[in-house]
Amino acid sequence: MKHKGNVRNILITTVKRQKWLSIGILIAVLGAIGASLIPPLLLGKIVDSITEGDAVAFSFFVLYFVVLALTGFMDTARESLLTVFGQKITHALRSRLMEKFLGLSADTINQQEPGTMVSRFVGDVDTVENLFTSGIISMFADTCKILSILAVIWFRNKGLTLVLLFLLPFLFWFTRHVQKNMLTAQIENRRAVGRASGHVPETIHNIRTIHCFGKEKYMEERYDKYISDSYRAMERTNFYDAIYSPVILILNAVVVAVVMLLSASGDQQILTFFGMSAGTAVAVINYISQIFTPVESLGMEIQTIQSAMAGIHRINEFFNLEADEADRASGKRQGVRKTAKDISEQKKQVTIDKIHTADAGDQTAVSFENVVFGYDEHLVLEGVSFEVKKGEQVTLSGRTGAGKSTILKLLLGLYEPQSGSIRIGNVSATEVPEEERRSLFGYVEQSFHMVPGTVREQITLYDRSITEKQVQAAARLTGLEDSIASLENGYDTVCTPEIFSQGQWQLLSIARAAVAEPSILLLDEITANLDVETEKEVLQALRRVSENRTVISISHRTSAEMGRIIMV
Ligand SMILES: Nc1ncnc2c1ncn2[C@@H]1O[C@H](COP(=O)(O)OP(=O)(O)OP(=O)(O)O)[C@@H](O)[C@H]1O
Repeated sequence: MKHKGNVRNILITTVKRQKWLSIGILIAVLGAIGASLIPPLLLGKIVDSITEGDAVAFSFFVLYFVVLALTGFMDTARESLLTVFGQKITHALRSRLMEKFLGLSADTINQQEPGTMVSRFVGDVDTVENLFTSGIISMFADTCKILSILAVIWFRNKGLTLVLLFLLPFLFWFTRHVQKNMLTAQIENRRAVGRASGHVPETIHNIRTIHCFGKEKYMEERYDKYISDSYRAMERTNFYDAIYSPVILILNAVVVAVVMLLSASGDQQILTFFGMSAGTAVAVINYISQIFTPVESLGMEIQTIQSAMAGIHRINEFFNLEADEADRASGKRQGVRKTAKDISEQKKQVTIDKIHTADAGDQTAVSFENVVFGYDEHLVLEGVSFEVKKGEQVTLSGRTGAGKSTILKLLLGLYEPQSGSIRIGNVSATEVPEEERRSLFGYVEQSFHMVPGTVREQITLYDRSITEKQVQAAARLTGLEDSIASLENGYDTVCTPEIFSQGQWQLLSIARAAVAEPSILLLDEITANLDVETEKEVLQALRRVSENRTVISISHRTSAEMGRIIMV
């Protein structure tokens, strides 16, 4: 099934939810356009009154300034409301992306490039926000402005409207041409600068090889080429930048001059189209300069919309990830990957009592029965069966790549086997409720993964249900109590990599796993990165933590083997 949360739906929902904000934006946009049309008309009236020798009412001047202020106010209101609206869109998009992300199967998450994922959440969401704030709404405003100016001029000077209708497409084409070329040149420049910046560390890094093979000249020439490419691209940008404004100004002046000349021609036929009073001339000149700005902006808005389209496409691709997988699965794959959402649905039907107390006589903590599992077509476990009793300690052993870590992932319910059963007590591994997971499993990996925060937070993982007493007990059990006490702020010390040694970080890993007093400990090569002395220390702590617990451990070192060996 396709995920409902695509960008269009999210945008429509946001507009509906933010009804008053959307209405406010519409009023501000139309109000700003309407208000900006009035001052030239008032100015025209004032000039006409002066040239005809009539007194100009003071209220006219006041009204002129009031409308100018109103235009400014409407523009400010539009910008402010758009900023708030943009933030709402960003928030909605990021929340839905995160919701989707958390619903992906462990396997799909593994297949995502971290960098690409970050750019979905950051860059792509920003471009979609721009689509609204600097794209669609601005485009709507500019188009309305152009049309309304043309309509007003039509009633004042039909000839000028025709001239503008003839000129505006050319102006638009010229603007787009300049903008496209400038963008291309800017991209080329960025690339060239990137290559030139990368060239320096690359040269330093490979300096011995360069000297050894006599490649100094080659490296120098490559650097020169990148620099020249960058200069050439910058020159092109400067050229277009330099010619654009003068061309627009000249065009503006030529239009005004031609219309003025024609209106002063004295020919009756021409005057039916171009004839106007001095006041109208003032108003019209004002409108001409106003109409050029939105035409220039339209070009930029088209560019913004184009790049936002690419962003929308990439975000939608992400939203459809699981659906694509399901399509593939129906064709050829037999293994079933469960999403966190599917799993949590099932879990609701299960209670933790079943895991812990199920059958008083049943002493089995964990059982694998004829388990077959593979990643895509790559079969890893072919009919694996074993049992671990409550309180028993076992070590999984086998050649590298045999699937030992995969067994732990299956126990944690991250994947579902293609056939066979995996049970924790009396419950299938994928049915363990999320909220019970931490009190059931403690998982320690090869190295510690720090979370932003204090020492206490490393242990609790922000779980508020874990008490201070439990934190201290876990630290004591792992022998970290004194090391933590010697830190400047004890448990409140904000963690940075240098505050502990590698062994101490690993002890903190064990404290983190043990703090919720889980009944099963899963240990994946936890001493692999440690020297012999530190390993001894960690293993001692581990023995204390393992007391009265079921322990399933993986280790290539015989020194770290615990209890019964299960061959995989
Ligand atoms: N997420 C994954 N996607 C695809 N293949 C995977 C994934 N994780 C592991 N594998 C593959 O599954 C096989 C078993 O991996 P696993 O890590 O379980 O082996 P292992 O016995 O723990 O190996 P080692 O002792 O070297 O750690 C390997 O061939 C590995 O490349």
